[in-house]
Amino acid sequence: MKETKQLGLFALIALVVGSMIGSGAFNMAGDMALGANAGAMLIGWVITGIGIIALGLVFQNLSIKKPDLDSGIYSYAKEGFGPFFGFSSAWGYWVSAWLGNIAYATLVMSSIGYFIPAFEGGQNVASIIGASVLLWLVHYLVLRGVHSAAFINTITTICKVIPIFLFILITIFFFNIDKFTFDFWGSGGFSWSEVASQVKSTMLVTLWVFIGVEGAVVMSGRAKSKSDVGKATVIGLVSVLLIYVLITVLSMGVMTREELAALPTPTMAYVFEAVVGKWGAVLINIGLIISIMGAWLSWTLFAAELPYEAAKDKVFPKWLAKENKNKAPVNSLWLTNGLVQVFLITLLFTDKAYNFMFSLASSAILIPYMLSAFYQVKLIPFRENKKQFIIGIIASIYTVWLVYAAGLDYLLLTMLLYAPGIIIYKYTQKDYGITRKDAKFEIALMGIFVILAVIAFVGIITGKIDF
Ligand SMILES: NC(=[NH2+])NCCC[C@H](N)C(=O)O
Repeated sequence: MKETKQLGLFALIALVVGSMIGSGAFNMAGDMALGANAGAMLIGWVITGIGIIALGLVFQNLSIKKPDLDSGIYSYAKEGFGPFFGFSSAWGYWVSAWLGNIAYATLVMSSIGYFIPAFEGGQNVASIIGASVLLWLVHYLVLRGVHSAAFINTITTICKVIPIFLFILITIFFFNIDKFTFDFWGSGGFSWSEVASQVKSTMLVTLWVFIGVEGAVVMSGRAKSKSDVGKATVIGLVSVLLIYVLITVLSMGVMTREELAALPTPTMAYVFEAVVGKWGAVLINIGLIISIMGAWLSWTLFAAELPYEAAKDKVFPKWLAKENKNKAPVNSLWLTNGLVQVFLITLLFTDKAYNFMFSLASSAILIPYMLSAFYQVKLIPFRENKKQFIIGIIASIYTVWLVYAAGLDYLLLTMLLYAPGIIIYKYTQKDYGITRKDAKFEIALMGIFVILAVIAFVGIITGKIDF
């Protein structure tokens, strides 16, 4: 899927912006309002802004420094920390990619539910059937060899950006500062512990909306001029950040936190409806449906591509390297979408399915992100390049903080997703006749994965972890 066309600065920025905005932007205000008042939300954005820009620069720097490691970000973990980390990073990225698609499924059905009441809420039997139809439609397209063509990206980028811009431009005039500052730190006033826990609650939301940054900056390598690469990354990330901050701040100036948190999904549609009337919700829902279908297609491609590339790289079992006559990674695609289909059923049992699924997708991607940041620190000593070293450190701190902020439940659930990977890891080694013995620390790490997964399992059964 490598394209060679050279791009100018504006096209690059559009590419960076387009590859991050998917579903998150449309429901973010409600998702943040679930746990945070305006003050904590702003602090959350400052932390995210610094962390994500650092992380984006890490990905960019690594893609320039290590152009041969182009099979996905797991290759940084593999190169830097050995095969088990490499495998786990690939596994986690893949799991995150398809879990995210389940989040897409429920949100898109909820949006369609605005027009067709049978799907209302996106979490009933009708929605699961509807989502399954969409799933296998995307599957079919990819099997036929469709891949994210430039023109699909252009159309979806335009269709998602226009409603968002209109929302911002119009809602500004209805922004009520008193509403925004009402209970700014929470109903009990300011307290460190309260604000800290509110800030933490926003971290998986703000991470989710930036997922895709790893691919976006790599694509900016297609710049016409070298100096545009860095510029496009920073301008693209700052523009997306600005758009996100505006969406959430403006929403909190139109409705109180309680009102926002209680809105159906997608929040933005209902906020805009409150501002301009019915057409607002219609516009936003249509924008969302197009945006998500585009993102769903792209992430299906990523999710299927990764095991396929990893198999060619001897990181995943051979079976996954199979292509069909259209050069689509068939086995990998069937496996991935098969799992999505199975997990779609959980939408019936979870309370806030969209929120739960994207939070899980965000925490699953933390390991590949974290290992990439660590790799940069390992690769570039302070005396060699102060700037890149410091960027690596900031990105590392951000990802470690995210694990902490996500909280114990998500750590445990994530381990429940990672632990089964160990079996595949072992199987892969046999598959290729790799005789290397795992190092002591790798075995210890596997032990920790398994123990935490067991705790998670018990937690779910006994209802201590609920979702
Ligand atoms: N299917 C996925 N894993 N998607 C991850 C990308 C999420 C993207 N930033 C969004 O807001 O929608």
